[in-house]
This record gives sequence, structure tokens and C-alpha cells, in this order.
Amino acid sequence: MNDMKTCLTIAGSDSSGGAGIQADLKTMTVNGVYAMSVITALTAQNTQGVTGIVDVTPEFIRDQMDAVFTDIYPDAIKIGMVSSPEIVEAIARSLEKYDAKNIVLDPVMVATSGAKLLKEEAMDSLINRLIPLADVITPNIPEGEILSGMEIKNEDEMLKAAEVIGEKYACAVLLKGGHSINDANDLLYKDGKFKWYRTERINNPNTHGTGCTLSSAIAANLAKGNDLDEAIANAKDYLTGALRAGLDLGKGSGPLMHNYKILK
Ligand SMILES: Nc1ncnc2c1ncn2[C@@H]1O[C@H](COP(=O)(O)OP(=O)(O)OP(=O)(O)O)[C@@H](O)[C@H]1O
Ligand SMILES: Cc1ncc(CO)c(N)n1
Repeated sequence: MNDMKTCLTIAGSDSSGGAGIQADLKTMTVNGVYAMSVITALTAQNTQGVTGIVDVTPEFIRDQMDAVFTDIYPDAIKIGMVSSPEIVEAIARSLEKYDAKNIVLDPVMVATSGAKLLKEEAMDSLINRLIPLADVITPNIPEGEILSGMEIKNEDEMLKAAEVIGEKYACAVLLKGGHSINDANDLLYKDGKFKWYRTERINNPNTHGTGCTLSSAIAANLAKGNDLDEAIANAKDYLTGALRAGLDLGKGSGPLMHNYKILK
């Protein structure tokens, strides 16, 4: 088989396997693409929280990028946890060097458990170096509030904030509504147009890694040739199924079920 599409995740490791690199590799594999990884940081993490973070050196991130890009060129890329300005710079330089395509940037700032995954001083580099390289960015509501500088409490404010972010940073933005009170409605703002991706809120407290899963599924779908709209719609269906499967592991907010279609 040699028509396999390929996808790369550039992200942090989650030892509990629910978010980060582990969620990304599972998502990409189940969505039918060959998955590769560049690890930016190790986290000691479980369903209850993050107890430690060790960053990978920028030089070793560059080495991983070189190893991947000079051998199996990825058809799409997802970027997650990036931690420091030096790490952001190393990633941006490699993406430019290899003229990387189909980049989905999940601007991971704080874990659901409250742990800071992006150092404060890395915010400017994320904005100035990575957002311009991305085909779409996927902030959640708290990240959207930081990027837009406004509060987001309802759908009207989601519309305003998505437009502010899209115009301010000249990017396509998928503002995720998973943290809003009612439904789980995500909003795309691209080239001056809005599109909602709506689903009911599933009554499942185990949402560890929903953001990682959605952005990786979007990247996998772009690798397979979906346009951005199809890639998001299909990723949302996948995410909703993985939540609805109702896996219940660990003592805190547990992980999603990625092989629900295979086991069905
Ligand atoms: N209870 C739920 N029911 C249905 N969809 C949900 C639920 N919670 C989150 N989602 C969906 O999950 C996706 C990720 O959104 P969310 O806002 O949770 O991202 P996030 O905060 O970045 O995730 P993470 O927990 O990985 O940091 C979105 O498509 C959102 O609508
Ligand atoms: C490594 C890692 N990346 C991203 C997130 C956000 O869900 C997390 N909790 N851990």
C-alpha cells in the first residue's frame, strides 16, 4: 500500500495517554493516516492533573523535525503544547525550512486541570511565529478570551471574538465551545465568513484530551484531502463519537475512547 497519507503531531507527551502526543497518535491512526511525532515536552500527568514538566531542548526538537521531514514528508501537521519561546522558534524555523503544509495550531495554554502548559513569555512567539504559519487555529473559550482580549460568555460573544481573532492575527480560527454552558458548538471564522459546527452537549465528565483529539482529527482529514470545512465537520463527528462511547477510566476527568468504531 503506497497511497497512505501521513500526518505529524508536534506536541507534549501525556503519561496517562489521554491528551497530547498519545491522543494525537491514536486519533490520526484511527482516522486512517500514518502518524508521526515530534515531542516538545514530557509531562507527568494523569486524569487528575499535571505533576511535572520537562521541556525537550530546541536543538533536539530541530533534530526530530529534520529526521521526520527528510524521510517521510507529512501531508498535514498538528501543533499542540509548545511551552517556551525557544521551542516555538525551533519549530517555526523547521516548518519554514521544509515548507510545511496543512498546519493546524491548537494554541494550548492551560490544561483542563489548571496546569500552565505554555510559559507566559512564550505567548508572543506563539502569536508572531506560529499563528502566521497555521491554516487554522483552534482556541478553546479561555484561550479565545486571551487572544481576543474580550470576555466570551455566549454565542454572540463567540461571533465577536472569533472575528476579532481572525482579523487581528490574519488567520482562520475555529473557536471551540466545549467550555460554554449549554451546547458544544464550535465556530469557524475564515475570510470574513462564519460557520457553526453544532452538537448537543454529551453528559460525560471524561473530557480529557477533547481539544487534542479535535485538532488531530482535523489534521488527519486535511492530509486525506478534505477541505477545511469537511475536515472540521468530520473531526467533530469523530470527537462526538469518542465522547459518546462513554469510556470511564481514572479518578479524574478520564480519556476518550478512540477505537469505538473498531470495537463496535
Ligand atoms: N460535553 C461535551 N459534549 C460534546 N462535545 C464536547 C463536550 N465537551 C467538549 N466538546 C467538544 O470537544 C471539542 C474540544 O473542545 P474544548 O473546548 O473542550 O477544547 P479544549 O478545552 O481545548 O480541550 P482540552 O480539554 O483537551 O484542553 C469541541 O469540538 C467541543 O465542542
Ligand atoms: C501534553 C498535553 N498537551 C495538551 C493538553 C491539553 O489538553 C494536555 N493536558 N497535555
